[in-house]
Amino acid sequence: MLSWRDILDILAVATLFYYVYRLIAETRAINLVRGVLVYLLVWFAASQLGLNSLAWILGNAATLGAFGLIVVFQPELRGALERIGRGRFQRPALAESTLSELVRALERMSARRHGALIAFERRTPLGDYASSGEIVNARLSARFLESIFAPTSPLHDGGVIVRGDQVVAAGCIFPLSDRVEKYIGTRHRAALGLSEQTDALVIVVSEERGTIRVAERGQLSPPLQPRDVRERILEEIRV
Ligand SMILES: Nc1ncnc2c1ncn2[C@@H]1O[C@H](COP(=O)(O)OP(=O)(O)OP(=O)(O)O)[C@@H](O)[C@H]1O
Repeated sequence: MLSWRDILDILAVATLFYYVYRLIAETRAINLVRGVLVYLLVWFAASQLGLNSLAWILGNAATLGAFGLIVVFQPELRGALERIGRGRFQRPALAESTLSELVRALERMSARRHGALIAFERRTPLGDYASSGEIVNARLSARFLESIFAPTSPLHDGGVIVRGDQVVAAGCIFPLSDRVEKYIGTRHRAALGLSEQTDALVIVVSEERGTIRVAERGQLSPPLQPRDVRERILEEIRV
């Protein structure tokens, strides 16, 4: 007979699996999970069929492999733990007027081909990344963003971090993604990297092409018009 404890236990385990699946579903680790499941299946089949040598090799390799995977997938594990710790706390909202200033800056920087990298903090605090640059804590305006990313500005290298209506820091170093698509350079890779490790929404203006793209949850959008970026921010960040 199933007692209420068994039912609670089953529900807890099912919920745990569901959340673990959701944590990894949007990362490259999902392919790994599929691989591990096939591995476990073969191992199980080998031991059931009495294929002792194969079962022995798979059993021992699994212990070594587990350590290897922790090392290789350290960024995903870190991202997952950060997502667990994020809680429900919402960051300050972005005012409509700030959004208009951002769109104006994007239009001008894209037309002039001034490279830019702008990260919007959401639930994952970006304080660690902010401290890799200069803390500025100034209200976001088109002219301010344009002057940061002007090629002669001492702060134009690196990314800017925005929290609510404030530019918190400039000249920040973001983690580089190790994705190796040919068309992406380091600025785009830094945008992707930050979006893989945190829930930040990151805008990149390409210096070479003047294109504007958005990186979010490890995905880089195709080139967008400034008004599309506006829509995207309206959808994704509370305004
Ligand atoms: N880790 C990093 N964090 C933040 N910014 C970075 C990082 N690495 C490089 N950058 C920025 O990217 C700039 C170099 O961009 P690069 O031309 O290599 O990339 P790209 O993706 O091809 O961009 P673009 O299309 O603008 O040329 C650097 O000058 C610097 O401002």
